[in-house]
Amino acid sequence: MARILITSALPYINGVKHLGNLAGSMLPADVYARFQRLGGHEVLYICATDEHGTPAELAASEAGMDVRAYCDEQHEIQQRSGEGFSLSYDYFGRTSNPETARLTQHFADVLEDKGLIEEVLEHQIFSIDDDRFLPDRYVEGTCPHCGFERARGDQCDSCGRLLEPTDLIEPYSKVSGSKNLEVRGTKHLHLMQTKMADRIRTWADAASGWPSLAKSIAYKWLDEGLRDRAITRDLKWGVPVARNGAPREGFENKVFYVWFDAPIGYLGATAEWAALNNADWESWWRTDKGADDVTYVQFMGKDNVAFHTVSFPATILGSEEPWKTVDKLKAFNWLTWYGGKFSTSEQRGVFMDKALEIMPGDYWRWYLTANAPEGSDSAFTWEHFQSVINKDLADVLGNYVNRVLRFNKSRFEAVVPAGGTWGENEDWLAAEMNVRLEAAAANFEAMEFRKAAAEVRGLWALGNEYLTRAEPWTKFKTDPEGAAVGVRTALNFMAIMAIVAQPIIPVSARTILDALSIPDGNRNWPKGDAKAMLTALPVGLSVEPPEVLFKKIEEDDIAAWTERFGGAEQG
Ligand SMILES: Nc1ncnc2c1ncn2[C@@H]1O[C@H](COP(=O)(O)OP(=O)(O)OP(=O)(O)O)[C@@H](O)[C@H]1O
Ligand SMILES: [Zn+2]
Repeated sequence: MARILITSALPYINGVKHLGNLAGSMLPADVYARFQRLGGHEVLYICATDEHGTPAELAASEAGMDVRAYCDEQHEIQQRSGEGFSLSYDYFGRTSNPETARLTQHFADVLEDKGLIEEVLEHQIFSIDDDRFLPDRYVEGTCPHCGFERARGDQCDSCGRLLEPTDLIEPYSKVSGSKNLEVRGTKHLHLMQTKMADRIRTWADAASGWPSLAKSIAYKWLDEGLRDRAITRDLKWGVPVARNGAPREGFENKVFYVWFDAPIGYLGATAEWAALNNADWESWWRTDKGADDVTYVQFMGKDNVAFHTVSFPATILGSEEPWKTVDKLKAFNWLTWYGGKFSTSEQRGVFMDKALEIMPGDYWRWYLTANAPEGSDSAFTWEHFQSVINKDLADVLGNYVNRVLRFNKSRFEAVVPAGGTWGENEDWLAAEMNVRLEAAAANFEAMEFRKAAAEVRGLWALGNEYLTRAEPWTKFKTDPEGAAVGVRTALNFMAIMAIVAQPIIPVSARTILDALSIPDGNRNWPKGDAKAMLTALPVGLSVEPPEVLFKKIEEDDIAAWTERFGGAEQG
């Protein structure tokens, strides 16, 4: 039994997540966690909302709420939609919780002790009327490049150029609108990443569990040269800046910058989980405290790769403490909305809460796994969604389950029938099943999710092929014994079809396994002798057809959803 620590990129707190966020981080991590649990491994799947930073403060003020109250509410919403999609986090924490604050302050102390953090005098915009320094997004003004009048201090939304707040013409405070601003000197803490470049490169060279996409992003950053970077900001919302347990002098109105504390949230959330479960979190994270046998797997979209292969490692490796670093990393390309961008700020695309209003979580899970933006970007369209769901779930899997269970009910009194003998059709099924089970397991293990889904679908299709060969329907009148062995084998194989579907569509798989009265202890990944697996159900066991498993998506649905969410015209 292996110990596997899994984290998915932390969803940011400023609103409900869209299907792209789900497909590129939380869902694949969940599918992988579920697969590994089925293999009998000890899995810890940790996630948390990433709550600090200016976008959270600004979203709160737009909502007219106190930032903590806003984050409380948004965390709840994300927690609930995670449940709606059956995301099986062992713990869904928050970076605003005390454990993350404590660990952030710890890392800052240790890094400073190692000479990797320095105080640097920066020149920043101070708002006299607001009596505070304004971090970049709190200053707006006219873009010096294109003349756009509401350019932000970090970037112009009109021409896309990156800006410094001092570049803006006629700057004003986003807090009060005041133009009574001046440039003042103020001290910030900088993480001296330049001093870490060689160590990170050596560490990246040695990494074997990263795909080429992740390696190339890490090397691009390293080749372009790391820069020393501020890890503090002039905000109230965030982890207070401390030194050796006391507030740091001159930093009373500053907090740590979100990019520094967010990944520490993985550790903080694990510590929260442990406190609630009477467990030892360091046995998952510290190689000197039992974590040397842990395999740590991270999931994220491609824009987060550099943070996980360079920035966060700078913190971890810089501490020279025996923390676990990532072993396997899975990065995704973009799920697009009709070829364009899903966007939280522009509310473009389908968001997790709304998605659940129109279709159950399993439908989305299947679609987004079978079409994961893995080797390249992948475009969501309503038409594609309809065709995938109707074919794979309704026609291939749903139809098999309904046909076999209904026939069994009408002809064999809804119990696993006796009679007949194992023959060449069953030999054929057993041999094919072995090959496909192995391929499916290998692809789940390799985190090749499209291929894993294709193999699961292949197993479902195999069931239908077996029915075509065994023909229990036609045999029933002339050869009832032959029909009995066909139905009995088809019922046994149905259990296999559902067991392997559990990582991707856990709710539907459970419905099928419950209908077959498979005990919880027998739902692990199928291993061993194929004939034994295909004859496992006791004769006489009662098996009832479930209610309709999958509902087909109709043209009317597509029309209604396009009307409600938009579609092709927004691409
Ligand atoms: N369209 C997408 N396809 C795949 N993954 C995505 C997509 N958009 C974001 N992600 C990933 O989702 C995870 C969580 O993202 P986060 O909550 O930070 O939102 P984000 O990246 O700011 O997205 P947006 O800007 O669209 O709100 C990250 O790992 C990110 O890379
Ligand atoms: Zn501009």
